[in-house]
Amino acid sequence: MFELSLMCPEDRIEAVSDALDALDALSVSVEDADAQTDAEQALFGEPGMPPPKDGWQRSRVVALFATEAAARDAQQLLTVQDFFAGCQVLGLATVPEQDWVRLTQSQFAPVDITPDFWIVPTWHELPAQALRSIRLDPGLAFGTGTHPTTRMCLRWIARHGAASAEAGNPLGRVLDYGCGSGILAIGAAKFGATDIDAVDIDPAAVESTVQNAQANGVQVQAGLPDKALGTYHTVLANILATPLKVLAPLLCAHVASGGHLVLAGILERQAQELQEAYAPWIRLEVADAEDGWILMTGSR
Ligand SMILES: C[S@@+](CC[C@H](N)C(=O)[O-])C[C@H]1O[C@@H](n2cnc3c(N)ncnc32)[C@H](O)[C@@H]1O
Repeated sequence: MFELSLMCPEDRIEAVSDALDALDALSVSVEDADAQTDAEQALFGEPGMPPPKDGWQRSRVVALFATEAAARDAQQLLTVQDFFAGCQVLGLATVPEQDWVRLTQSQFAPVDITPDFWIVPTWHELPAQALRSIRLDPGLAFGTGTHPTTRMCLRWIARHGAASAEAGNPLGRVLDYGCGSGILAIGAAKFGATDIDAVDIDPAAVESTVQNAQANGVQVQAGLPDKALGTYHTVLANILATPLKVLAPLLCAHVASGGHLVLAGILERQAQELQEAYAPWIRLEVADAEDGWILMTGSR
């Protein structure tokens, strides 16, 4: 295969990408050309905040073609178009043949949450010490067990869940709010929970949760946020500080008397603003910390 690399200013990206599609590019990727430099600018704000910018000021556009002839034709046709003004051809190169599946898989290794609780991709053998595990492959939804926020929630589940099958169900009825891949809901099931609702505003996350729960042989009722009904002994929400503050009354209303609220997606410096937002209902404490992120928990 051959790749054609271009540099484009913000206002040309759409026209150039559409043209590359029309010229039979197999794929077109757009990356921030100023990433990791002093010129890098924030593109996305947190949910609920206005985005600081609509696009990068300069993008590197890479189009993949099946043959060298197709890549050269595309280059020639593009460079004479009006909309290409301000853009630049960076080069045309052969892409070495690779086993892409193997390459992708090699980037996801088993992750240990506790010494005997592991997240293991389906293509890996279970580590011998994994007495409990979640089988999960990277997909469209967030939550593979590698992010500190997910890991801290899973550690909390492991600490508070059933140590053995005989220990019953200390987590009680569970709500996973913002379930992504469903990893927390599945984790709760692995530690004895049997009545679990998992909700997300993203339908792709709901679908992913259904599939991942099935693959792990556990029961989880997944749906959009209106599927969360009544009170729960354990409410888990790994979202981000801004939406967590907006959701404070709703999440607290779902926590049963004597139940637990477990919040993640919060940076260390955001602890106090979260405490203030939840103070009318629940007193939050910092329960765990990893890589600048904190876990905040409270009881009713
Ligand atoms: C950081 S991911 C967490 C995924 C998973 N629970 C984990 O711990 O790895 C946050 C998820 O929350 C969802 N989300 C964001 N805002 C939400 C809201 N207001 N209501 C419900 N879900 C929301 C996103 O779609 C995303 O799937």
